[in-house]
Amino acid sequence: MGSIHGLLFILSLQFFVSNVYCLHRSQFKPSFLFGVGTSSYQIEGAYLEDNKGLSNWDVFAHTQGKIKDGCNGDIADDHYHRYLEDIELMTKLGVNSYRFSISWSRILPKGRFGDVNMRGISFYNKVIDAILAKGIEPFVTINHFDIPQELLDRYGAWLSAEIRKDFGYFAEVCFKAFSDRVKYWTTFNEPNLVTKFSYMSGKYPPGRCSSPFGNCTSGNSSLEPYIAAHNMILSHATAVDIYRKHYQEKQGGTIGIVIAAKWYEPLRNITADILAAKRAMDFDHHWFLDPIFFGDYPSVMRQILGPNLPTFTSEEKNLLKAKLDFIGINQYTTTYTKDCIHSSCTIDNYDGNALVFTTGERNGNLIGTPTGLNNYYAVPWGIEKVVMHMKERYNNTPMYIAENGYSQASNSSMTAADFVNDIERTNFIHDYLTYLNSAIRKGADVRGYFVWTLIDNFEWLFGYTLRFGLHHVDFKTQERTPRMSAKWYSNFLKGSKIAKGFGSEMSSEY
Ligand SMILES: O=C(/C=C/c1ccc(O)cc1)O[C@@H]1O[C@H](CO)[C@@H](O)[C@H](O)[C@H]1O
Repeated sequence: MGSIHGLLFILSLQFFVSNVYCLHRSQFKPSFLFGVGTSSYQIEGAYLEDNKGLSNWDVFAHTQGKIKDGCNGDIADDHYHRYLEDIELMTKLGVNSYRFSISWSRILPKGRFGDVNMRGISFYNKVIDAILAKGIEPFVTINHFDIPQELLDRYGAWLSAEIRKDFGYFAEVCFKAFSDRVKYWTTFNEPNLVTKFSYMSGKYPPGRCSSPFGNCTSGNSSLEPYIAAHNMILSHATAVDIYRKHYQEKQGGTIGIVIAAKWYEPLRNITADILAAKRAMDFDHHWFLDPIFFGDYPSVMRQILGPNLPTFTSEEKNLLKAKLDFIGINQYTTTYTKDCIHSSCTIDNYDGNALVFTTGERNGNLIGTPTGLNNYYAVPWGIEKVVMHMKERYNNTPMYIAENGYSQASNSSMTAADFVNDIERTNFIHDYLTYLNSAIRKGADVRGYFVWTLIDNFEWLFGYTLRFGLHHVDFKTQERTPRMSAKWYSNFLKGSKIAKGFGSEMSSEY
């Protein structure tokens, strides 16, 4: 008996050690997608080449004072010319999937008011064919923030119902050209974030907002984000409807949407804050996902926003029903949430309409380690909370972590060694993957994970001052150098046993 107990003890200890302490590729299914992500405006450059039209970000980044370092994406990583080199980096990493987005104004320089640009189509054909030849599955975002400037000038872009036709048309052009080879589609990247940054705080183009949310010349922060979102939700449904009717059955692909999914933790263990955290989720993630799953916005949004929240007609509700195959989740951070109905708060220009205040601090302690991005703390357990929450609320619909990553602030005094010895990023990815795996063991149907990002790139408002890459980029020479985190990820993907952080069993590839 004693020896059996001893054996069981050793077996369970082994289980404990290999499953809890030691993250390993084999803890995820072989079919699990492990990839890296990028987006068109952030890496491509070639902003006027081969008939590309101007995008809203081209125009915005050229406006003085908008981008922290005064830079823009005219050249960025010059990926348009260096895509083969970048695909080589992916091959070295050993990823089986690559998430990238299609530049709308490269394919349709004037939206549906002009011709399809065959040179644009040809660029993405080359990328898709090159990755497939390396055994890497394309995971394609139809729209990642950048839209043809033409649509903004003509009718105010997302504020007009007109855009649903334009988005449906663009999506169909993409399906026609690429969906014979692309099996993973997402309509939008972070529509819940981009609508707030564009129409609530006014920090992204077209820079519309009202006081006290921000200081813009025009806009209405309590109304316009909800109109823009309404048009995005119906644009999403239009695109999925087209895909389902004309492409999906023949080609067997899948389609979803990617939501920015911060985890909201109650600040205090009191009912008001627990409700506040729920309300924050309603006003952020459920705002987009509830209509797509259930046909309408969360009721608390209607209670608080009243007539500022648009309504769906019964026809639209029908169009919306069950209009996705998977949920894409971008998970970076977790925040404490404080109620502002019963307590007085300063206005928060991201979550404020939910009558909540968010903070990274509780009783003088930070929720996690700070990162290069203000208010973005490393909170690995948050990814498990988000995934388990989505599993419960949306009937365990398949999920992909479409982005997760760590930013370093860069300045001119940094040495080459500072840039590549990214132990913090390495540990960040390790720790988030560990908690993601825990959610999967609890039954969450997560099917993929993409590190943001392959290479340092144009980080929106921060220009080139924030670095998220597994590879360092010297923007003067365009030289790419793998960081410690790239080596770690590659070893992990190749199945080496690695303990926390930077292990000793590096592959000789690097
Ligand atoms: O764009 C954002 C987040 C922006 C933000 C947050 C907090 C601030 O204070 C300011 C901007 O989401 C994603 O996170 C990444 C890394 O940021 C971006 O590079 C991706 O393009 C995008 O999908």
